[in-house]
Amino acid sequence: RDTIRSIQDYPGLRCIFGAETAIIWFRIPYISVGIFSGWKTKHQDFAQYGSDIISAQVSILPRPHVAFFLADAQAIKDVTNARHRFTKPVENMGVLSFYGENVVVTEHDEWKRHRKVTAPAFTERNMRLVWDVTTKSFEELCEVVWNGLNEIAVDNIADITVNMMILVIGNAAFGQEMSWVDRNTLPAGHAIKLKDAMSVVARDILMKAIFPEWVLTHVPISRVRRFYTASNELKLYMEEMIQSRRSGESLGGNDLITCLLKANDDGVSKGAAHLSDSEVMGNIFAFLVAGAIPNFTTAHSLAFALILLALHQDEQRALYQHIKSVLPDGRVPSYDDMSQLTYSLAVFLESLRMFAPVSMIPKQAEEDSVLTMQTPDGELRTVFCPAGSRVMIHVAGLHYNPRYWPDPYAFKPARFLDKEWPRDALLAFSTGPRGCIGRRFAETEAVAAITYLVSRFRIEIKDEPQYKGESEAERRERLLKGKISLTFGPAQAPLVFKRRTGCD
Ligand code: HEM
Repeated sequence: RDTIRSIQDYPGLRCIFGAETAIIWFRIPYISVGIFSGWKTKHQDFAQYGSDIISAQVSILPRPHVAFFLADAQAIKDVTNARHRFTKPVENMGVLSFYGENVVVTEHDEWKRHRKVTAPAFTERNMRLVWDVTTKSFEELCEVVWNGLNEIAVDNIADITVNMMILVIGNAAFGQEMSWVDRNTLPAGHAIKLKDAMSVVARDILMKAIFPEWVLTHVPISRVRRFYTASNELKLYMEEMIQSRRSGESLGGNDLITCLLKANDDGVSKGAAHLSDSEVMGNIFAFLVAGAIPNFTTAHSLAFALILLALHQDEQRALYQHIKSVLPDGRVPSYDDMSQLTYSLAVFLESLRMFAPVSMIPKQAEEDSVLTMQTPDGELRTVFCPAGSRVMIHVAGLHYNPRYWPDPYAFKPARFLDKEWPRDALLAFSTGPRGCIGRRFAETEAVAAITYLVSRFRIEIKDEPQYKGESEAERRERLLKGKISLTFGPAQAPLVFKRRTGCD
C-alpha cells in the first residue's frame, strides 16, 4: 500500500514478484511481472493502460518497490542521457566480473575510466578487420564446408550464425586465426582449444552466477566440469595473449586486444585514465564472454534476419537487386562498400526492431524525478518517479509502439531507408553515454554476412513433411518462435540455401 501511495496509484501492473526476480521469468497476472514478458506482450500493456509509461508495483521480490516501464522515446532519451540521476543497477552483475572489473559492471567514475580506455579500441581498422574476417569465414563455409554444393539444407540457422560469431570474435577481438575447418593443434600446456573454451564459457556463463565455487570445483557432472575447465583455460589463453602483445610479438594487429592495450599504454604514458592488468583482463572478457552475450545477440539477430528474408521473398528480391546495383560484377563485398549497402543494414535494423535480443534495460532512479511523455492525443504529461524506483526501458514496447512504427508487426526494412526514420525509437543497442560500445562491430558483421549470403544464395524455408498443410500464419509463428537462453534467439528454424545461377 505504501509503494502504491508513493506513486499516487499511477496505473499499471500489480504483482508479487518483480521484473528482475529470477524465480518466475514470465508474466503471470498478479503474481509475476516477468523479466522476459516484454518479448510476448510488446506494446500491449501500454495500449491497455492508454499510456506509454506504466507502473509496476511489486510487493515481495527482489524487494517491495515501484518500477516504471517506458515505451515513450522522449522519456527514454531523458533517462538515458541523465547518467547520474538514472544509474545502471550493477549490483547483480558480479558474474561478469570474475576475470576483473570492466566497463559492463561498473558505474560512476569507475565506469567513466573503463569506458574512456575501452571505447577507442573499436577503431576503424578494427571494423575493417571484422568485415574481412566475416566475409572470409562465409566464403570458407560456402565453398569448403558446403563443398560448393548448389543446395544446402540447414536444420537450425542459429547453429550456423552462433558458430560464425565465435569465429569472428576469435579473429577480430582475440587476433587468433580461427576457421570452420579447424587446422590448429592443441597448444602446449592447454587441455582444450581456444575456440572450444570460448563456446563453452559463452554458453554456460550463468553457471558462474548460479553455483558456488565449490560446486564448480568438485561436482562430478560432466557439463559443470567442462565449464570449469573451459573458464580456467580461457583465462590462461587471455593471459598468454596479453603477454605476447606486451612482449611485442604481435603489436601490429588490429584486433580488439591489441587496440585496447595500445589505448591503455597511451593513457599510462600521458598520465591519463588507464586500467590495471586485471581490469584489462576484465574488459577483454567483457568484449568476449560478456561478449558472449553481445556475440550471441549478434548471432541471434542475424539468424532472425535470415528467417525473415526467407519468409518474405519479395523483400529478399528487393535486397538482392540492391546488392547487385552496388556490386554489379558479383565480387566479394569489401568494407569500403558498406556505406552503400543501405538495404542490408535496413534488413538488420528491422530484424533488431522486431526481435531485439535485450528486451528490457534497467535503470535506477537515484533521486526524486519527473518523467515527461506524450499522451495518445499528443499532449505532454508528467509522471512522478520517486527515488529508488526501477525504471525499465521497455525495448519491445517501444519497438512495437505504433506512434513511431506504423504497422509494427510487419517486416518492412524500407522504414530504415527513409533519412528521417525515428532514431530515438530504436533502442536495441540502448543509447546515451551507456549505449552499446560494440554497435558498429555488430552492424559491420551483420551487413557483411547478409550481403555475402544473399548475393550468392536464395534463402528459403525448408519444406518438412510434418508441417505440410500448415497455414502461412502458422508457419510464420513456428519459425519466428523465440527461445530464451542467455539472450533471446530463434528456437528452431530450418532453412535452405539455393545457389544463385546469375539470372535470378
Ligand atoms: C546485435 C548485437 C548487440 C546488441 C543488440 C547489443 C545490445 C547492447 C545493449 C542494449 C547494451 C546496454 C546494456 C545496459 O545498459 O544494460 C549494450 C552494452 C554493451 N555492449 Fe552491446 N550489443 C550488441 C553487440 C555488442 C558487441 C559485438 C560488443 C563487443 C564486441 C558489445 C559490447 C558491449 C559493451 C562492452 C557494453 C557495455 C557498455 C557500457 O556500459 O558502457 N555489444 N549492448
